[in-house]
Formats: sequence, C-alpha cells, structure tokens
Amino acid sequence: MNTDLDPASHFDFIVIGGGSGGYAAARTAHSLGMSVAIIDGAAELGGLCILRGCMPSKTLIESADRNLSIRRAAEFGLKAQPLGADIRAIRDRKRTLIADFASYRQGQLEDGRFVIYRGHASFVDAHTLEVLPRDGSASFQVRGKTFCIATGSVASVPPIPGLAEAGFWTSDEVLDTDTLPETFAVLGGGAIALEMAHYLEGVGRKVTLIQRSEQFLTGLDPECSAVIEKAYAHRGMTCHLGTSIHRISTVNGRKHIEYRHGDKETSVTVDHILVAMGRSPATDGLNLEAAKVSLTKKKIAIQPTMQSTQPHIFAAGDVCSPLDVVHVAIQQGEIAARNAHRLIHGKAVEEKADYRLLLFGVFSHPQVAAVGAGEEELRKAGTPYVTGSYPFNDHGKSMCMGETEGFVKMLAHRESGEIMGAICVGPQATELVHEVVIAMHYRGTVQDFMNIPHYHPTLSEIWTYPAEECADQING
Ligand SMILES: Cc1cc2nc3c(=O)[nH]c(=O)nc-3n(C[C@H](O)[C@H](O)[C@H](O)COP(=O)(O)OP(=O)(O)OC[C@H]3O[C@@H](n4cnc5c(N)ncnc54)[C@H](O)[C@@H]3O)c2cc1C
Ligand SMILES: NC(=O)c1ccc[n+]([C@@H]2O[C@H](COP(=O)([O-])OP(=O)(O)OC[C@H]3O[C@@H](n4cnc5c(N)ncnc54)[C@H](O)[C@@H]3O)[C@@H](O)[C@H]2O)c1
Repeated sequence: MNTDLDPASHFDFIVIGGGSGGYAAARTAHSLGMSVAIIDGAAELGGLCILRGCMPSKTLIESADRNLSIRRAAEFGLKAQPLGADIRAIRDRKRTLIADFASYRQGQLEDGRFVIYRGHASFVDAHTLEVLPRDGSASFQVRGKTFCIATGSVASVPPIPGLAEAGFWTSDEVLDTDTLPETFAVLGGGAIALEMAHYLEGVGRKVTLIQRSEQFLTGLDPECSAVIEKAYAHRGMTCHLGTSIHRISTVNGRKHIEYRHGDKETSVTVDHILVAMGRSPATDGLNLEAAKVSLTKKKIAIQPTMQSTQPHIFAAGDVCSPLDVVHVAIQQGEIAARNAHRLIHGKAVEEKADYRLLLFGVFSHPQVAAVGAGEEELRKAGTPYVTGSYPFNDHGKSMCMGETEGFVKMLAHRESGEIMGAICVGPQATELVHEVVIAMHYRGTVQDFMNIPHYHPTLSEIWTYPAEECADQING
C-alpha cells in the first residue's frame, strides 16, 4: 500500500464534506497545527444533522409531543381543546431555529481556520482531488498529505414497482412542508419512520406504517418494538409488520399500495407516501477507485483507526459508520484527524474507535434509547450475563406523569456485575439512558448503581430496580 505522504502537497489534511463528521475532523486537525481544507458540495453549508436531520425533526416532534399533552388534558383535570395544528407555523418555527443553528455552524466553518472550497470533490489519484465548484467556474485540483472522507448519506429508495411514478416524500419534504395531506403511508420501520409517524399522527394525520421486518427498529430488543406497536395502535395508527410490498399505483389522484401482510394480501389507499427505508452512503462520484479506497456493503471499508484501504485516507460519519448517528460521526472525525496527525509525524497510528458505549435514541412517543451491548450481542460473544427489567406502569413518578408505557432493562456481567448495556422505552428515554452511559464509562457495576443516591420521586430512580434484580442474581 502507498504510505508515501507526498511532501509537495498543499494541505496536511483535506476533509471532503463539512457535516458533523467532517467539521469535527477539521477542527481537531486545525487544533493540532495542521493546514486544513474542507470541500463541501452542498448548496447550503451545515450538514444533515442541522439542515435536514436531527435538529429539524426534533423541532417538529416537539409540536407533536405538546399536542399529545393537549389531547390528554381532561385526564389531568384540565380544560383544553385540541384545535388542530398550524403546519405553516410549525414549519416557520423550524426554519427560524435551523437558520440560527446553520448560521452558527457556517460561521465556524468560515472563521478562517480552514480553506473552504464550495464544490464537488472526486479523486484523481491517492493525493489529488478534482474540485468542481458550485458556482460554475472551472474545475481545479488540490493536493493533500492526508484526507478524511465525510460525505454522509442519501435517502435510499428501493425499486418498488410504481413507487417512482406514484411519487413520494422522504423526511426532507416532511421537514419543510407548510401543508400536510390527511392520510399517509409510512414505508419502513427504523428511526426515521417511527419519528415521522409520531409527528404526522401527533399533528392529526392518519398514518399506516408498513414495515418489511417482523419488528420495528430491526436489531434492537424485540420487546421495544412490541411497546411501540401497542402505543402507536392505541393512538390510532395502523402498524403492519412482516410485509412485502408488491406495487404502488395512482387511483383518483391518491396512492394505492398493494402488499402482503403475514399470509394475507391487503392494500391501503392514502393521500401521500413517506419513504423511510434506510439511507445509503454518499460515495457516488468520488472516484474512489482512483485512490484505491474500497467499499464494503456500499460503505467505505475502515479500520478501527478510521483508515480506509489507503492508509493516509481516513473516513468518518455515515459514509463509513456502523451506526448513522451524530455522536459517532464526531468521535470518528476526531480520531481520523488525530491519527492523520500521527501519520504525518511518523508516529504509530494507534488510536482506535471504541464502540463499547454506542448510543442510539429514537424520539418517538414513547421514546426508545439503548446503550452498549444487547442480549443477542452478548449471547453471540459468549459473555455470561444477567438481566433485570422494570415497567413504567409500576413506577410512581411515571404513574404521576401518566406516562406508563414501556420498561427499562439492564444487562450486567454475571460474575463482575459490570453493566454491559441498557435499554429503555418510555418517557424521556433519550435523557434517562445517559445515567447508565456515565456508569458504563467508569465501568460501574450494578452494585455501584444501587449505592448511588437517587432522588425520589424521579424517573431516574427506575434504574435502581433492574440494577437490584441483576445484583440479586449475581449474589445468588
Ligand atoms: C430525518 C433524520 C433525523 C435524524 N435524527 C438523528 C438524531 O436524532 N440523532 C442522531 O444522532 N442522528 C440523527 N440522524 C442521523 C445524523 O443526521 C447523521 O448521522 C449525521 O448528520 C451524519 O453526519 P456526516 O458528517 O456523516 O454527514 P453529513 O452531515 O451529511 O455531511 C456530509 C457533507 O458532505 C457533502 N458531500 C457529499 N459528497 C460530496 C462530494 N463528493 N464533494 C464535496 N462534498 C460532498 C454534503 O454536501 C454534506 O454537506 C438523523 C438523520 C435524518 C435523515
Ligand atoms: N433518532 C436518531 O438517532 C435517528 C433518527 C433518524 C435517523 N437516524 C439514522 O438515520 C439512518 C436512516 O434511518 P432509517 O430509519 O431510514 O433507516 P433504517 O435502516 O434504520 O430503517 C429502515 C427500515 O426500513 C425497512 N425497509 C427497508 N426496505 C423496505 C421495504 N421494501 N418495505 C418495507 N420496509 C422496508 C427496514 O426493515 C428497516 O427497518 C439510520 O441509520 C439512523 O441511525 C437516526
């Protein structure tokens, strides 16, 4: 492999893509004294998280959450009527917030620490990129000693017969529309499908979820899926799991979806379709072959050092990640930059990404959050473990809050008691999980956990029950 660092290069470190992973890589490299260029081909700088991902979706979901509270006002002895949602006002609030977040990030990108090229990059060879500027000016080349590919992902749309002709939305359109049709079919059952379905139903739309796999959030504890399915059905959503979509057609201006559900052929007619069937790494047009950078399952193949098959070309974020989430993209970008710095200075490229504390959160209602290993992973690794769980419908604070759907579960090493993972479906799950993350960071045990004081009555104290159940099993 070519490990020649090309002393004639213009930049020490060139980052392709200025999103969460790319910006983290660039600022880390700059702080280490490297000369850094960022090439980004988007019309607007800021990246997916700020412009069309985490932040806009959570802004909209906040409106849905509040509407759910209004609907349940009478249950809490309050007089309030749900009078509907003003989609334009929700959209405008989102636009205001996102403009603020984006302008802050644009300021960081353009504050002089980096050279920014606004254009599409593709490799000419392992040390040279061709940049095609967005403003239509002539293309040019830049050379670098090291690189970080952080080009993110794009919505993936399976070739379902009739889907393209019928027309569909992805999360991009839902996040920026000022009107919403009355009925939706949400295709998929991952984080985007569950969050968008929650938003759409939360602002009064009728939703049918059509998911291929037998559970929502494939790969996560199936008990979580069961809680979400029940909660969504209770809200009037139709959840069809274990489906196979045959074709989609347009009937009287509406979309007609024919599919198999279990052993039954069925169909639904809706005003609009939201496709949330996964995202694909954005590698088109990078000409990776010229740099001898290989892919695995469409993603850039990386070592734990974030090195690709070309050791001076690193990668970070959705384009290479085992999990497409922001904290991982940032961690990977930082590691890529620090290892590139080591490489340039002839040191061992030794820092490795550690996914022991991998976090995942879904802002559905109820929310879902997980950290560390799940049961299947521990079983496969042959790790001896015990589990403990506790339902929110038997926990004082969640009962006061009227938020009783779901449970918490903890997994601990059967001998040492070290917490190996946790999962939570229920109120504030994405916040609650962080208490376990901190304990796991310090390699805390379930016994430690029980000795840490918890204020009463709080949601957080629910974790002491599964911790105690695990400790009891460990102590025999
Ligand atoms: C609706 C939605 C909600 C989400 N919610 C969450 C959440 O709540 N929490 C969470 O952790 N994650 C969430 N995610 C995922 C999260 O947004 C991504 O994991 C993260 O933003 C990826 O960052 P990145 O740096 O890899 O890519 P991006 O931010 O996509 O940055 C890639 C950049 O590269 C540029 N680029 C691409 N190709 C080229 C090229 N050839 N030349 C030059 N530039 C190029 C693009 O223009 C883009 O600016 C969500 C995603 C979606 C879609
Ligand atoms: N809260 C968060 O952290 C958050 C929120 C949104 C997105 N994200 C990230 O964005 C990425 C993309 O999210 P996503 O939900 O689109 O993808 P995903 O890959 O998580 O889920 C896609 C789902 O679509 C289903 N599917 C695929 N083809 C289908 C078909 N033909 N018919 C029916 N169902 C089909 C799959 O079974 C799968 O469950 C995820 O990797 C996620 O990490 C994170």
